[in-house]
Amino acid sequence: MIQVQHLTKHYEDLHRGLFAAVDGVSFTVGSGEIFGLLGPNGAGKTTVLRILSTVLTPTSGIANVAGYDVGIDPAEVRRRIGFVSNNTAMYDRMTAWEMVEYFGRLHGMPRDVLAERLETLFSQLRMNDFRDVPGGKMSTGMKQKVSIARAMVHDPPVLVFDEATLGLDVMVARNLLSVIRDLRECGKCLIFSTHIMSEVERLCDRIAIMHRGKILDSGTLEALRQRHGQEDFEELFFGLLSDHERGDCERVDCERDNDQTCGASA
Ligand SMILES: Nc1ncnc2c1ncn2[C@@H]1O[C@H](COP(=O)(O)OP(=O)(O)OP(=O)(O)O)[C@@H](O)[C@H]1O
Repeated sequence: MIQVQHLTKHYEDLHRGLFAAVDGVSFTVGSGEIFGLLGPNGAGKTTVLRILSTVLTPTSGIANVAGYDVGIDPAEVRRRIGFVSNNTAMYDRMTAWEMVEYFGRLHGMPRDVLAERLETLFSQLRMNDFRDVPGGKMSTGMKQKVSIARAMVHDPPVLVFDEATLGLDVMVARNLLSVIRDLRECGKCLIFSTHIMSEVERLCDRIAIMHRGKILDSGTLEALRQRHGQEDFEELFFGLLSDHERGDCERVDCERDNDQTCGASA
């Protein structure tokens, strides 16, 4: 359902010059699967997810969603993907129902199909008790449900959750994880990005650990534990990150030595 091969995205900023925010990333995600992207701030998770949802174009590599390449058929990709972030910005005067309906119209859904879809979604996400509450009067949990509903209104086979539990209290976060599990049961293809280890441990079928634009390792939790001979996932995660950082430092030292050697011989 999702295929990503050698995906790279370069940015340029004042401090770092040209750098790879995403550096040769490859993974696949199937239907009925929750794939976790786990990494610290700045690892490159959001950049990968924005490329998948066609908001950003990659510098190189391939990203394919439900059979469509993000660069060649972005409109087809957008029809098949929903994006949920922690940004729950709402229109204060629109009710929950009106907001989700509005997004359905943006997707060009016919009126009768949309009305039926809204009924299904509001029941599935247990939103009927606040369908007439305006954005300005919603709790954070209500807003998060509206965000999920508007990402799902066109019934996409692929759903992306980018740090979606950030800022939610434990009850709301727990409820969101259970909604995601239900979506897996419906056969959806799901990517869940987070920096919270316990969330991927509890939720994800496979996990990719990202750091400084690269996937350091990926697999089921069990496979990762066996490969690294480490039962404690937190230890495993930090071990991988520090090995990678050490490797980076050694590479920089080596390049500096080479430069000096070259300079001396010139
Ligand atoms: N438009 C941009 N221009 C320059 N650098 C950027 C831009 N957007 C992101 N970056 C940098 O790219 C790197 C990856 O950022 P990204 O947002 O993808 O990471 P992330 O894993 O999602 O982290 P976070 O959880 O903090 O959002 C970071 O170093 C970030 O500062």
